[in-house]
Amino acid sequence: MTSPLFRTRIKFCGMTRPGDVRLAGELGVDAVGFVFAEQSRRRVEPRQAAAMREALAPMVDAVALFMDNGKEEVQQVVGLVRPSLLQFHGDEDDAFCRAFGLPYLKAVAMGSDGPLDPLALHARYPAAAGFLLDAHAPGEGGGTGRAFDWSRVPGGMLKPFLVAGGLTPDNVHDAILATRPWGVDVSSGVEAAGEPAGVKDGARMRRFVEEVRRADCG
Ligand SMILES: O=C(O)c1ccccc1N[C@@H]1O[C@H](COP(=O)(O)O)[C@@H](O)[C@H]1O
Repeated sequence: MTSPLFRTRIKFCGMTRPGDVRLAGELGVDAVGFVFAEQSRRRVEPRQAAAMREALAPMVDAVALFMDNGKEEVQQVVGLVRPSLLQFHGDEDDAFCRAFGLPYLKAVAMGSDGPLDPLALHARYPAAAGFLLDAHAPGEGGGTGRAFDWSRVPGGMLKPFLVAGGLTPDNVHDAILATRPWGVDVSSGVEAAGEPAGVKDGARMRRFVEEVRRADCG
C-alpha cells in the first residue's frame, strides 16, 4: 500500500499538564494550544504555559489562544511562552491579530445559520495564516464539546482551515471525510471523564491520532 501524500494536521488544545504536552509530541501531534481566554475553564497563567512549553518536542508548534485579551497581555504571553502561532476567538480585527509579528489563525463562529463566505472572510482577515471553523455561536467561547453541521463548510476556502468543535476519536474520521480540512483541533474530546477541564486522557489522545491517520488513508 502506498502512503498518502497529504496529512491532516492535528492540534490538541487547552493543555494544562506537561505530561499531556509530552505525550502529544510522542503521538505525532503538530501543535498544542494554551488557552489565555479570560472565561475559559482551561485558562493557564503565562508562567505555567512557559513551563509546559519545555515539555514540547522539537518541530511541534506552541499555539497561544486569546479571546478579546488586551494587547499588553498578548505581548506578555508572546514574550514568556514564545508561541509560534496565535489563535484569536473574539472580535479582534486583522490589525490587532497581526500586530505581534507572528502568524495567526482567526476562529470563525459556525454556530449560526448564515452562510460562510470565503471571499468576505479573506477580505476581513487578509493577514491570517488560516482559519479555525469552530462550533460556537458569535460572541461565545469555544471548548464546549459541541459540533457544528459540517456540510456548512463551503468549498473554495482561500486559506488553510481547521475544523473544531465537538470532535472526538469517534467522529473525527467522518469530520475529515466530510470537510477535507488542513487540520483538526480538539479539546474536550480528548479529555478524561470526571477530571477538571484541561486534563487529557492518554488513550483518547492516541485513538484520536489513529483515527485521523485512518481518514488520511481513506
Ligand atoms: O477551550 C476553551 O476553553 C476555549 C475558550 C475560548 C475560546 C476557545 C476555546 N477552545 C477552542 O475551542 C475548540 C473546540 O473545543 P472542543 O473540542 O469542542 O472542546 C478547541 O479546539 C479550542 O481551540
